[in-house]
Amino acid sequence: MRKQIAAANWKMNLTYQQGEKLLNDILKAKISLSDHQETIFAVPFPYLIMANSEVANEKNYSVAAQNCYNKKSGAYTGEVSTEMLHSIGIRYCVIGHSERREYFSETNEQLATKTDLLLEQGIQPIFCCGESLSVREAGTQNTFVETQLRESLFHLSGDQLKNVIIAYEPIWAIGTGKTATADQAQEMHAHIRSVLATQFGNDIASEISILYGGSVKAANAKDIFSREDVDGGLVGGASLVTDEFLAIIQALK
Ligand SMILES: O=C(CO)COP(=O)(O)O
Repeated sequence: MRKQIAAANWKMNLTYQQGEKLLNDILKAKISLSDHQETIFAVPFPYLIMANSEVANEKNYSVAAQNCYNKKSGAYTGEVSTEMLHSIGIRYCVIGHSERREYFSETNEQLATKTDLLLEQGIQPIFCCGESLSVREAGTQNTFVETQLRESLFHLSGDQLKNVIIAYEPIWAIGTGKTATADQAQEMHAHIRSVLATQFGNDIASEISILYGGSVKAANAKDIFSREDVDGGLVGGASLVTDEFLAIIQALK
């Protein structure tokens, strides 16, 4: 069975002390995860080492970076390489979040490079995709998301793709309180899986975890996660609130 994942994306929120407390409070609840379940905390760069040591003894609790740079090393002041992340024991990295695509002009091509550099270091990319409201209103969301996948991931081998996690995050549902319905999420997730199947084959496509992101909260997580092709969530706002995120972890299949 493919992994079911509750991933917290703290974004640029919380001080170090607040982050440490939130992690402690969540881990204190001792929600045990089965072999096919995982909880991942995507925390700001300066908190990675602390967060990684907090989860070190917790089975299936892990830490992710929220970004990495698309060059191996060199004179890129302020950037963080995949090798640096590997050297501090990080196993996951979010890439291509719509906020980075929008505010930092990240392209599908750059994300293809980031994917390669992460996989080279044995770090699993959590690859974000998703359409804007205008694309959804035009009814072209399926081809839009397909292009994102094609341009960033289709150069991989099937064995490489198996190490990629996909997060579908419709931009119109992020931080807006406007969640995609469980039907809308399932419909797009099934589409993503069928796009992956045409390129990589059914066996590989069925092993890929596809997370839903966009106003996931305690109240809607169970319904969304229950759908066949939805393998958990990438959670922003609600991941900053202990009880909300605990309920989201417990909503995993
Ligand atoms: O962008 C998101 C997670 O990466 C979703 O954010 P919200 O859960 O705050 O809508």
